[in-house]
Amino acid sequence: MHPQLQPLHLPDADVYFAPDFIPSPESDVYFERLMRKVNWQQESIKMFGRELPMPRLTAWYGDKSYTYSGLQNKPQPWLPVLLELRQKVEQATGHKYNSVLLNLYRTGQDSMGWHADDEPELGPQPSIASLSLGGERRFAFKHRTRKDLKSVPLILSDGSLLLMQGPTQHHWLHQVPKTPKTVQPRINLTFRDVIA
Ligand SMILES: O=C(O)CCC(=O)C(=O)O
Ligand SMILES: [Fe+2]
Repeated sequence: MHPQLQPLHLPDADVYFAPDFIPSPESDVYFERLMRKVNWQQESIKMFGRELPMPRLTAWYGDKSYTYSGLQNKPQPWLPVLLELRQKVEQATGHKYNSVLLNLYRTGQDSMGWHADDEPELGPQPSIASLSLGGERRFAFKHRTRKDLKSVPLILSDGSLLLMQGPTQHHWLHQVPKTPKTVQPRINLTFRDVIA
C-alpha cells in the first residue's frame, strides 16, 4: 500500500487516508480535464412518491452495469483521463477496480446523505477508493449500531484519497453534508469493483 495511506483506526472498519495523494498543480489539471470530458448527468431520486433532482451531478464509467440508489446504471466506456487516475489508485491501494462513479458538487448546497456502499454487486467486503479534486468538503462516518461512538469527521481536501475496505460498509455509514460556506466546486471519484 502507498506509504501516504495512513490508517484511521475506526472500530469495525478498515479505512486509510492520504490527504495529499495528487498534489497541486497536478490535481488542478485533472480537475479541469474531468470538468470538460466527463458526461455529467442530472439524475433524479424518488422520495415520498415525488421525483426530485439529485443534489449533485453524476456519471458512471466502467465495464459492467450496476444498481446505485435504486437506478440501473449503464456505464459509459472509460475515458483516457479516468484510466490514468484508475492506474494511480490501483497502484496505491493494491486493488483492481472495473468501475468509477463520479460526483460533481457544484456548490455548498450539493451533498450526499447518509448511506453505505453495500450493494450486493460490490460483494460482501468491498474495496472503495475515493479520490477528491477541487474544493475541500467535510465528510463524516457514523457507526450503524454503536450509539456510544461519536460520528467521525474528515476533511476531504483537494488531491486526497480515502480507501474504505473490509467490514467498513457493513458497520458504518458516510455522508457529505451541505455547507452554508462558499466553497469551490468539487469532483469526487469512487472507484469500485462490480462483481455481478
Ligand atoms: O463525495 C464523496 O466524498 C462521497 C461519495 C460517495 O460516498 C459515493 O459516491 O458513494
Ligand atoms: Fe459512498
